[in-house]
Amino acid sequence: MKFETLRIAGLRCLEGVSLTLAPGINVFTGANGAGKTSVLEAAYLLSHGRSFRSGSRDVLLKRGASALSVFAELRMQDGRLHRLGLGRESGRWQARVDGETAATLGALVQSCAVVCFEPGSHALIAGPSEERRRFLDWGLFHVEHSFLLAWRRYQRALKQRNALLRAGGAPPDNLIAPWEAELAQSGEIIDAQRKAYITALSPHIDALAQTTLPELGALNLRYKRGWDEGMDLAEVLAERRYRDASRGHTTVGPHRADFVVSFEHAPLREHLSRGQEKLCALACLIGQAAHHAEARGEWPVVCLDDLASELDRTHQEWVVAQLLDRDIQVLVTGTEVPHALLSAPKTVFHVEQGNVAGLL
Ligand SMILES: Nc1ncnc2c1ncn2[C@@H]1O[C@H](COP(=O)(O)OP(=O)(O)OP(=O)(O)O)[C@@H](O)[C@H]1O
Repeated sequence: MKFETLRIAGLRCLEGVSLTLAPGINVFTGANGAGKTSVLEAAYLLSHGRSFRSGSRDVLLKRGASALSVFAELRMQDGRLHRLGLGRESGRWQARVDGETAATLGALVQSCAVVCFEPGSHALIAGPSEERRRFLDWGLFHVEHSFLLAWRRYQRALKQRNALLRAGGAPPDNLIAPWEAELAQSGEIIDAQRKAYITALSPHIDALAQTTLPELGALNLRYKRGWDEGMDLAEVLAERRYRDASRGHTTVGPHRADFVVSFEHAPLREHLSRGQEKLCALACLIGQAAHHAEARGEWPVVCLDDLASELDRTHQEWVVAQLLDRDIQVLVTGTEVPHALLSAPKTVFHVEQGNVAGLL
């Protein structure tokens, strides 16, 4: 899939930007604080419903502005053109897909796949488990459509069980048991789908890690499902009920899942340098994009924020080589065109104080 056009208004310093993007490599150059990353955030927002930088979606709203909007025309591999929009007006966020208001953000996010490597990406390896669950679930959401239903059922039941646990005293069996049954049923589906996803994803990540981090030896992705292996979630929930009541929340289940990336010669995450964490995160992100391409028949759009300051030249060249010969749209930012892209065919935009202009 490829963005043909992108229109952005009221997002950070971008007031009224209208871009026609090239199907291959698009480079956004400009001084610090010019608005380059904000262009990538706009594309990412359509695909994830949030920014890749921390904070709530609302921080994207330009200071003093009352509305924000991002519109895109996205060309799919089979020739279909999707018109996508997400905006905030009068304090409400609303998504549009092909001229219709979308009932949920899910409909928008499902139509658009963007993966982004950015200065905070090492958190995928070294950050909290929430980052890794989000990574897994976003990928699964795009390749396994029944996942969203199970995930929603699980979130609803979790909220209800937690409310009963917080109500004080022992939760009455007739009230909590039905929610535990729902949690167990939807949780087992989520777990099975995540397990299968990791199994399918691993070879893609491993192949990339072998070429970019060969010194670390074989990669191992170990999935931790959030409760004891070999036990039914229903049993564990019932057994933990009173302990969970004293804590006021549910302490087991897929909402506590995680995965651990380790290497033959670096069995602990703490053995990786910051640069190796970044490269490992990059292998995960490009691996996820490659798996998406295998499962869906088309590559997601790939964003590389501040490429030149994140990776040394050898690894910049490595990532460019991974992307160049494939039918992938890439959006890259940098204070100048990264060295690895100097001789590559590309379209360059200059960003200055929130304005974006194409360079000849
Ligand atoms: N909510 C906001 N409203 C208005 N301006 C904002 C808001 N949030 C951030 N900014 C400003 O928007 C500008 C764009 O930041 P952005 O991160 O996109 O720049 P950049 O070109 O990627 O910079 P760098 O090279 O330093 O990473 C910055 O000057 C920042 O101060």
